[in-house]
Amino acid sequence: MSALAPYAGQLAEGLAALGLEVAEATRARLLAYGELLLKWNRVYNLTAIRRPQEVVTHHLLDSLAVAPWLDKVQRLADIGSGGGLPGIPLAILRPELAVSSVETVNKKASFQQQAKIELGLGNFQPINARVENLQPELPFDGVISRAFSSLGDFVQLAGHLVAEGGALYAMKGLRPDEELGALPAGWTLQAMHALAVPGLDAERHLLVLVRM
Ligand SMILES: C[S@@+](CC[C@H](N)C(=O)[O-])C[C@H]1O[C@@H](n2cnc3c(N)ncnc32)[C@H](O)[C@@H]1O
Repeated sequence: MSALAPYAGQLAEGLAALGLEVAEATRARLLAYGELLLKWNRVYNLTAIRRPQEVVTHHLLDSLAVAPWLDKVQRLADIGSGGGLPGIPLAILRPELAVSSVETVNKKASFQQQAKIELGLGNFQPINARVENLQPELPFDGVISRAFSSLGDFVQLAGHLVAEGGALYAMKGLRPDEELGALPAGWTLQAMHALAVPGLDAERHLLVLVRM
């Protein structure tokens, strides 16, 4: 039996608690991605999380808790995505969402490419680059990151990727009040959403930053 199979029920309940209707085949793909993370973690050093149950709570559900706030986004870039978080779970959840995933460490980007192939993710594109050097042909209406940098650095390094009318989405733990006080000129906080991640006893916030 696979390592994550015992937690399939917890994933289904967690997704329902997030208000997400997710077909069984999609849940199976999410678990398959979690299995790949666990399997390749030792080789690629993708994440500090090694317990299967925490892959469900801290990675899958944590990544998908932001989905309701991204429902209007069509082209999403995930910056400093490591093993593909939150980009791969979001790409699995929403096949119509085009996700580009920017990661500077070659072996992590290679893992993401392998996951794309194994999971058949046609809407997911890993890019092995430093985000500040990336000049995409088309900008993104959503640019997201989790555990990447301070808000100020996120704006400085990735702000150029955001299309007119688009936004930066920063996934944070505690309210980053100090970082908000040091936002670079020209950017402002549009919204801050407190998130409750099922099975995760910790504060989570999604901050939406836009150009002034
Ligand atoms: C703490 S990890 C977070 C990974 C993932 N977002 C997660 O939540 O599990 C931060 C990642 O950002 C990547 N990174 C750091 N600076 C970067 C840059 N300038 N451009 C692209 N990726 C970068 C690192 O290689 C690392 O994989």
